Amino acid sequence: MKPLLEVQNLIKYYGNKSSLTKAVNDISFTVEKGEFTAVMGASGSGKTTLLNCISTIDRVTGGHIFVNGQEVTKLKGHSLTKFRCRQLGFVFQDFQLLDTLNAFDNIALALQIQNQKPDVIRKKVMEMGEQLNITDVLQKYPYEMSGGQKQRCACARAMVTEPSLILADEPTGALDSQNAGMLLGSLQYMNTDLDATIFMVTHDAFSASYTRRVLFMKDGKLFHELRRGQEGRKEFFDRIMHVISLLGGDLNHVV
Ligand SMILES: Nc1ncnc2c1ncn2[C@@H]1O[C@H](COP(=O)(O)OP(=O)(O)OP(=O)(O)O)[C@@H](O)[C@H]1O
Repeated sequence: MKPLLEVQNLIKYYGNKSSLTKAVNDISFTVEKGEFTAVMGASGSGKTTLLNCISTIDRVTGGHIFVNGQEVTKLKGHSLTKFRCRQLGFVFQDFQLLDTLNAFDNIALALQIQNQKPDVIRKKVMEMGEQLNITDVLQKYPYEMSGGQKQRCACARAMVTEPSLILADEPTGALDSQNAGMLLGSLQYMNTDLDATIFMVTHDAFSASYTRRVLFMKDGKLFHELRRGQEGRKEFFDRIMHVISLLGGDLNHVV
């Protein structure tokens, strides 16, 4: 079976010959359907650049990215828009909910853009609201919701179109520890119960310990990988911390 995400010899440089930053420097890996993967690394190691290349926000300098067997680095115009709408879901650090829409309409928006019928939209939004425990706040506007409710609303929005791949960039960055725990629980639930494939950038070992696999980046390259296997979250957290300690001088930037 083909992997859901395949990154082959990915290169992304910024600048020009006189001032070149090798943000992503020849990275290859695959992600299978249903995996929950974190990318960790010190500040400036290239995590967000990698995510932005996969999400097609950034154009790559070299290499290939396949999602469901489709080469996404070559997409342009309508095909690119269609790929983003149909195949990707995003969870951002600052939620990026629209202030002028209530939670229901925020979640429904992507389905409306896909021209789905109103009764189908209603059913899907209600189901997603139930699954993420936000049924009570669906009529509320973002300014009326708590941070955790907003973040779960953002998760529902990312999931409602049933995308192939959910991309999350530091999703817990703006949350206190209780809400961060709730969000990570939601992501874990989306992965284990709804079979979502999630690819998350984080500098936080606690967040990474909720995933099943951690890729570690250093200076634009992948330098290590951990898989959780059968162990519990606490044991996985300890192993992640051990790898971070191997990063030595970078420790302070990573945790
Ligand atoms: N638009 C840009 N133009 C030039 N250089 C950039 C640009 N975006 C990122 N970089 C550089 O690329 C490198 C990787 O940056 P990136 O944002 O991917 O790192 P990161 O691991 O996500 O860091 P952080 O944890 O601080 O968000 C850094 O050296 C950064 O300065």
